Amino acid sequence: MAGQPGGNIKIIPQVPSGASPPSFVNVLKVHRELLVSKVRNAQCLIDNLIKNDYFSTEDAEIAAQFSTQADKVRKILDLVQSKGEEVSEYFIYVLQQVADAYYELHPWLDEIAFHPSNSIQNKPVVNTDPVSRYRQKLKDELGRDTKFIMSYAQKEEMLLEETYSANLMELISYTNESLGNVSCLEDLLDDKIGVINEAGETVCVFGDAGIGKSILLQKMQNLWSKGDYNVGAKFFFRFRCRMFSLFKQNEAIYLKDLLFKYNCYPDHDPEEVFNHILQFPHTVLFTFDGFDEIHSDFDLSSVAEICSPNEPTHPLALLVSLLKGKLLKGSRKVLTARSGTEIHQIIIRKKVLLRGFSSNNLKEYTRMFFKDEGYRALVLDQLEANPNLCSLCSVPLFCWIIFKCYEHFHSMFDSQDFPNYSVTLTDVFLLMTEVHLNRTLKTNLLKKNTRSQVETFRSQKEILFSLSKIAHEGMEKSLFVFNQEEITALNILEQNLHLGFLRTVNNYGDETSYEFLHTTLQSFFTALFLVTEEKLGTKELLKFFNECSHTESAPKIVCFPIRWLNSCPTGDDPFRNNEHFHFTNLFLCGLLSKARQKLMRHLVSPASIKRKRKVLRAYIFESMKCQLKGFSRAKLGKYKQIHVMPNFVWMLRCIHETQSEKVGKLVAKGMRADYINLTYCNAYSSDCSAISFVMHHFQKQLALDLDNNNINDYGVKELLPCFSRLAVIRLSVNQITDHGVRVLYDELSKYKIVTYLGLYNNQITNVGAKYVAKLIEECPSLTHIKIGANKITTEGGKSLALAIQKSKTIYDIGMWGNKVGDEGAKAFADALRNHPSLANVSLAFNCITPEGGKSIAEALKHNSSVKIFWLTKNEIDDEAAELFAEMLKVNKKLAHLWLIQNQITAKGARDLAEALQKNTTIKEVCLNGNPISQEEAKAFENEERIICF
Ligand SMILES: Nc1ncnc2c1ncn2[C@@H]1O[C@H](COP(=O)(O)OP(=O)(O)OP(=O)(O)O)[C@@H](O)[C@H]1O
Repeated sequence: MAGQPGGNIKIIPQVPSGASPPSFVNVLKVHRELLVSKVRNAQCLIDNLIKNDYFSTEDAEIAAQFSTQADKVRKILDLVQSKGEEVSEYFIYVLQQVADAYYELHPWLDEIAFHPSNSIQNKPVVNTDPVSRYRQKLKDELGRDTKFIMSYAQKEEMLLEETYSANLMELISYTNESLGNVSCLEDLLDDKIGVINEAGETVCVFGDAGIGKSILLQKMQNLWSKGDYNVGAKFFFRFRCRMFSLFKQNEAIYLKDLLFKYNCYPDHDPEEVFNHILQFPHTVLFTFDGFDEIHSDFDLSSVAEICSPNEPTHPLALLVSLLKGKLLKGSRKVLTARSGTEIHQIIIRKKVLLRGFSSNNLKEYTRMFFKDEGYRALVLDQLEANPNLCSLCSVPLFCWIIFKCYEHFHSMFDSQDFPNYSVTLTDVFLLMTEVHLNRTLKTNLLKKNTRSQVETFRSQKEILFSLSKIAHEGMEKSLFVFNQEEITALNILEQNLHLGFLRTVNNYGDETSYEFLHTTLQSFFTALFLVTEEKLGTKELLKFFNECSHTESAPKIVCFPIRWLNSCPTGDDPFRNNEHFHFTNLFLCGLLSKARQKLMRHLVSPASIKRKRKVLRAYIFESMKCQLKGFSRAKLGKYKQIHVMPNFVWMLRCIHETQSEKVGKLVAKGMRADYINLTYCNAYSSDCSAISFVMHHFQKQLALDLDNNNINDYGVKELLPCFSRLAVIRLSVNQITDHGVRVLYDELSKYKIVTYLGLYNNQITNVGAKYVAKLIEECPSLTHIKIGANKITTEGGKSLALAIQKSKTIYDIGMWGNKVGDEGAKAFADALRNHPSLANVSLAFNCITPEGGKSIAEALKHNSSVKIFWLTKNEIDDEAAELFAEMLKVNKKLAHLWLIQNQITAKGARDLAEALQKNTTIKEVCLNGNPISQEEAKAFENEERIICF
């Protein structure tokens, strides 16, 4: 049995030092039968014995004359033993050195603890075993061929080792229920995990286009070539399934030729190698990539089920026989196919679903792709900022395309040659389309593809047209799955269904249905249809804008001059998700942008593009005007506020996609407001680029309210073009960290016009608090700061308090929900004393005990600026309340004192109530939520300004 060669052998006792050396003649004698059964190649032994003059030609002839391998070995053993110790030692040495040929004897050599003497070690050993030489050749070839990933349609190469990242793999049942995850590549072939059919021999890996099926096989091959794929495979044959379709109907080949001619040819004794493979099929591993790519008229049922390796037959029949285990039974097979490909259940041993990159895999891939740490962090930020791109990144192919775009973008940006250049979503999708189109080209393996994007699109425009037609048809009916009937009605060619843009869906009865790989891809192709359909009218071009304007929760705007655009489609569902329409519009703007004209001209006439661009621009202006009229407006101090709705963000995204400064400028002007309220608009960081694209056109000071969105530090950076105008910047309830605050400090301190900074409920620590403190010191205009509900403790609190102490202008500081504690409270107390401007202070919910409370009360005695003080949700007790009472007797400014949810009892309340008799300015002292009963509260009923309930 392989793996147990030393089964019943007696262990040779180790020779104690000083004792006589072991007898190798004896070793050979004792283990004679084991050696006879395990030595599979006698010739290599004979070759080496002759080479070292241990055997004469005559000896060799005597040994070689026996017909069976076992008898040859017996004779060699007889001869070797008869020649004494040195020859016997050398014999064992050859078994050890030609490890590949005698691999079944490794455990035995370990057991006898064989250590050759120095003199034997100096003797030469050559490997003349054809099987092990073939194995080495297979390894060398696989190693060489799998070193690089050929990407971007053969345009460039990347080292596999520096690119491959793990991919999510899930074991599934016949009916696609999860059976757990695959944690490493060895698990794929581990019989202990996920076997759903013991009789089946093939591990089937399914996944969508670009999910990484081929790369997964490449990784397995590469690991094996380096001896790092430990599944007991001695031979590894890899095939691309598409090659099997290339043979003519009447062609027939031998299994031996399939293995050798179409994979790797043995340099020595092919017969012996092939016989070895036939004899030990379980040592053979096959990978067959892309079962879905087999397109053939070949009728498999017409072929007799062949089981003999010595009969020539059609290669497809060979493939099927191998997969079924009719040929080389017991060999291991891994087959990949696009999701939805039908594979006969009887051949399946395991089903594995490739799911693409998890967020951790994506991080790993990012690490591989972007070696520079700063650069990498930036990309991860950008992805986080843009959920649409991030969701695409779970498909490794898309991820690679998006990263290529970033790379391109950064190289542009760094060079400063194109300061206005940015990558739009349309750019990414165009690149994605180009890659898919190129992947279908028949390219010479050694020739790199040098086609330009224009060339690729032009030469395959018919494919693009048919895909865009089906996408558009579906979009019009909000249909995302297409059945065979619809496909036939649109004359879509069979081959165009398999380019990777569409995938099969099987849950619609027996017939195969199709859907786009990602709904955004359908939106993209719909937009491509709108652009490339020569005679498309205005109504059709703008149809999906109209669809979107109906579901906005804002009051319906019925002011666009084109009547049909305002008509409500029948059955309008206010809860319908219309993202796919929004994306269609976005791509329409992108494809009709100036930058894309050069490419589009090859798909549609310039006159048609010109007309559509004009229509689109006119629509954007009109729609913008229309939307802006519908938004609520208010006067807010000196500002004219406009409160926009989430749809407006989509409009901004579309405008950004046009990359037209002219459009941006006109929209900015059309807003007729200088306080733009975008709260609760579900804006992501990537939208900050779109916001900036319009807002930087404002000439005067601007207030921007982005509270309650999904903006992180990257989004803050994207606002860079607007900072010179921003007087009010509200970013509360977002995901900003100290890095974002650093950007705010750097920018706002340059212009010194900021008056209001809202950062409530973000992720800011003491580090960020220090930047805000610096900002207070350097910008006298900054009067309002909201930085509550962050992660600021004593240290940050102290920095802020010190800056406030120095400021002569600060008016409002909100710190609710930090943890400055008593030390922080004391620092604030120092700042309060004789402060000239501070009017509103919140230190609510800040872990302040009576000690900190007392310092504040004491300081307020010497303050004549503060009007409202919040100390809600702290631990203020009666002792501190007594000091607040003392303070109230002398303070003449404070109007509202909030002591809600503290530890003040009736006693403290009484002290406060008494003090109010000497205070006419205070309007309320709020004590709700303190341990005061209704009964006790009656005692202060006459003092209305004490509020207990
Ligand atoms: N595990 C991975 N690590 C890094 N990059 C990957 C990985 N998997 C795939 N890629 C990237 O995605 C591209 C496409 O992968 P691959 O060709 O393996 O997809 P596929 O599933 O075989 O697609 P198709 O069904 O269209 O043949 C690769 O060229 C590579 O750039």
